[in-house]
Amino acid sequence: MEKPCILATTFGAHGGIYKCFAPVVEKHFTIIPYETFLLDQKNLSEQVKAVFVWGVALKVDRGLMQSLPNLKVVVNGGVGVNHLDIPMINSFGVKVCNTPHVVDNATADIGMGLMLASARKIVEGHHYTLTHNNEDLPESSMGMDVSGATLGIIGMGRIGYKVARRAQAFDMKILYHNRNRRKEEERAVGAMYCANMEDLLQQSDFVMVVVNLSPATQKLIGAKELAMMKPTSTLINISRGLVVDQDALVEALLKKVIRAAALDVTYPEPLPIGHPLAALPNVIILPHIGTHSVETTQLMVEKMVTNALAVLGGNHPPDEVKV
Ligand SMILES: O=C(O)C(=O)CO
Repeated sequence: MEKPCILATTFGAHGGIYKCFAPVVEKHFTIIPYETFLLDQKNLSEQVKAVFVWGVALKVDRGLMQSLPNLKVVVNGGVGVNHLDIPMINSFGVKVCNTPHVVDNATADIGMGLMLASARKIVEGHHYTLTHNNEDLPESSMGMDVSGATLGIIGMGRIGYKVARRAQAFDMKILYHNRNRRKEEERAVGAMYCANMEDLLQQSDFVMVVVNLSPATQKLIGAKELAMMKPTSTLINISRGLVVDQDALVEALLKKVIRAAALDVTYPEPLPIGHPLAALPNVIILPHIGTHSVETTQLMVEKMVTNALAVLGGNHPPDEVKV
């Protein structure tokens, strides 16, 4: 039987991923890369049954939806679907799926990695080793302890909880803020609920942002919130760039309102070379690599395939996203 066609971006903004994971997809589908589609849209559009989205290179807008008459499902690689207009896609009778659960550990690991790297000045240490000329380590290379410090987690969903479990092993005092109190998780990791985010911001040595991006969380952390944090504290963002007001963050870091920031996410991504954030000595910036490991990417691609196959087979997909 002929395999159904999917339209796909090059997987990840990080080249190479596409090639190594294509066989997982090609067991079941014929891949039409987006670049190929653009060259021969007229002949290819009727063949597309599913769209695989990875990053933002392939924009699923109304125009694309109108050009794919046989499309049944859009599957997002990753859990955050803020870049997809789900009601618009659904209005074409097309389902939207994502890849929850399998991203949780890798994303929590990046959060911990950023916290440790910022606290213990790991990036500076590496740079010193490569360039030292036998000079002494500067006093500014001294870090601060993570063990025993207070971590405030904003957003106690699946990833926030995984962060909390890791922080527990570091003997951290854990505070969290979430729309709803999560008593079971709280007990499991010995965390304290802050109904008021202000309390968390005022008490934490490290504030880690793990919320979904939505109209309610856009610029959740702005100048006012940064001013509530301790001058010795560090902001870590592993959610979406837009959850933090980046201009306010630059200002706060310049004026030492907070000690440092460590970001897996920014806007735009990747951050343009020479952006004011990148010029600051007290920032670590990654190019949104929360899920960017071989094992996790493999699991995500498998989940994308499972969801697409379910929809095309007329079954309920395990990870449909509904609004
Ligand atoms: O799964 C996602 O959406 C992520 O961005 C993880 O970093």
